[in-house]
Amino acid sequence: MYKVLVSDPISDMGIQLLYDASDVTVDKKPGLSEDELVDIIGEYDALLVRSQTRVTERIMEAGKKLKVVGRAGVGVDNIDLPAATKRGIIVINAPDGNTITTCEHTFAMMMAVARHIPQAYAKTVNGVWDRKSFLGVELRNKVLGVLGMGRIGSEVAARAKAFGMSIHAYDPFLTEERAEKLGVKLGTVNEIVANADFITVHTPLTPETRHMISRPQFEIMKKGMRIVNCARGGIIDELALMEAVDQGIVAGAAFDVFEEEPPRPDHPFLKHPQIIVTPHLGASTVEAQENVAIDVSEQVLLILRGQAFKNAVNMPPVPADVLNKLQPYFDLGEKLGHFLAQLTIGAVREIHVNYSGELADVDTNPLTRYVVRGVLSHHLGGDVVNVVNSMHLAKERDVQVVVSKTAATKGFTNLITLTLKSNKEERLLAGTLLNGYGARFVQLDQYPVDISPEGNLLIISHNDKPGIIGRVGTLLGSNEVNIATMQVGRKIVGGAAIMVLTVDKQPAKIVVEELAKLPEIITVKEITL
Ligand SMILES: NC(=O)C1=CN([C@@H]2O[C@H](COP(=O)(O)OP(=O)(O)OC[C@H]3O[C@@H](n4cnc5c(N)ncnc54)[C@H](O)[C@@H]3O)[C@@H](O)[C@H]2O)C=CC1
Ligand SMILES: O=C(O)C(=O)COP(=O)(O)O
Repeated sequence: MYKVLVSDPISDMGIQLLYDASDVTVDKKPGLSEDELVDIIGEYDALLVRSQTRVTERIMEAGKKLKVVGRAGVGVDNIDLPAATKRGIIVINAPDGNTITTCEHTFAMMMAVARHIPQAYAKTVNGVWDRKSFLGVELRNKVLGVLGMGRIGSEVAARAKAFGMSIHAYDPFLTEERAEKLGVKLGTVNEIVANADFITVHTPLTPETRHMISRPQFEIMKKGMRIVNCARGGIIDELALMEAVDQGIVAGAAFDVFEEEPPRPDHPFLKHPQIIVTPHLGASTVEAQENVAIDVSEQVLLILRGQAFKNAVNMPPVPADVLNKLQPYFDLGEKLGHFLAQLTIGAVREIHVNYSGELADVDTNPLTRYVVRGVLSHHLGGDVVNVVNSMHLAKERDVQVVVSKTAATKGFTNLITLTLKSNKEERLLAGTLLNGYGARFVQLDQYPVDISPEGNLLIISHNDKPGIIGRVGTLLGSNEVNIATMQVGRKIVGGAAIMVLTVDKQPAKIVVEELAKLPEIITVKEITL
């Protein structure tokens, strides 16, 4: 039974999937302190959060069973990603579910600041009928500067056009071509801030975006402009903004997010007549909360059950078309690694993976993570190594991972050839996906083989002499070990050879020792896949 802890307020409708799963129990405990979380996290397999819970290294260290942290929302700045990656904890988010909601909140803020709605409301409900103090401005014919043209920024730009605004935008990934397609004018940050009547930011908070709007930018702005931050506190320098408001450069500002959340009661924004604020409500709609909760719940279930999942935040993203091509190979890749690691004597120093045939043209990095996972999990344990931390763990242990590609295959449409170099020996195993027949290992060291990669296997290296096969069969049979399949590979008659047996159950240790003592047998190795 998997245990899931929900430590922030997350939509019940959205996590219904988890409540309904027969292999999952859910505990809802919002508002716990770090210490309280450290005390209880050890019993949980998954943690679901929004932006309040700070998922620190201490919490992850205490989360010995923790496999996944699910963020029901976009920003993961409250989660220590390097600490998660190091421990193989998968971090996932729900990047799409909040987009429209946050875009609409940005508009609500932009219009509220243009028309002084919160200030006018406050006076009206206090019995003051003041129609003189709140002269607003139209959005029509104004320049809107959008910094960050990702999911939310692009939706804001699309809606701003309907208001008759002209949009000037900057994003490091925005090309002239795409800008033209979106109907926005591409500019540098300084060009945009100098021309805009309204500015809205939609970037993540990174060292580069921190204070991207600060004193030098306010100094070149049009007098009387208005500015909105519904992204992350700190993208706009709060102190520099206060100065700019007081100097009359900024006529109004609308902030949903703050450098410190919640802001201290004496934060200057909270009392300023030209600044309007909301308490990080960008994502707070019924629809968005359901969407993001459904999205993370689905991913968490897949991860807990060991099934293929969409992108993790702490793993490079895999485009859907690449994922579709690679997914069928993940199991084969991992089994190649797991098989050869069991066979190889000594400490593995180098993992060499060659992809050929149709795999030569695909970005195989995600598949390499599975191969490396297969290799490392033999010594480190399947619970410790996963596709998020496999490359990290290899690097940490000075195991070199080398990938090569060749177009030609030895008659197969696809081939993965894994070579493990240890301090004692070098072993090779190649596998393919055969159309209609599934995965097969087709070469072991220098021998052609045809092995279905599953179950219990015995790998016997021996000298090719008459009578050996019979003796092996007799010894196993007399010990109640049934042979399902048998393969013998050799390069030359009478030379070194290999025997690969699939057996219905793993033979007892003593039987394996007896096998190794038979004449002409060199080594016997048991492998389980
Ligand atoms: N107020 C709230 O409740 C919510 C806030 N957010 C925040 O909104 C922000 C945007 O979210 P999405 O659009 O979903 O993210 P996104 O990842 O789709 O877009 C972010 C964009 O910022 C761009 N960017 C990065 N560095 C930049 C720079 N130096 N200058 C200009 N652009 C830069 C990226 O290239 C990317 O296109 C995030 O910070 C997210 O955490 C998201 C949802 C709700
Ligand atoms: O999704 C995001 O990045 C947000 O900022 C929303 O945060 P929340 O889930 O409302 O705490």
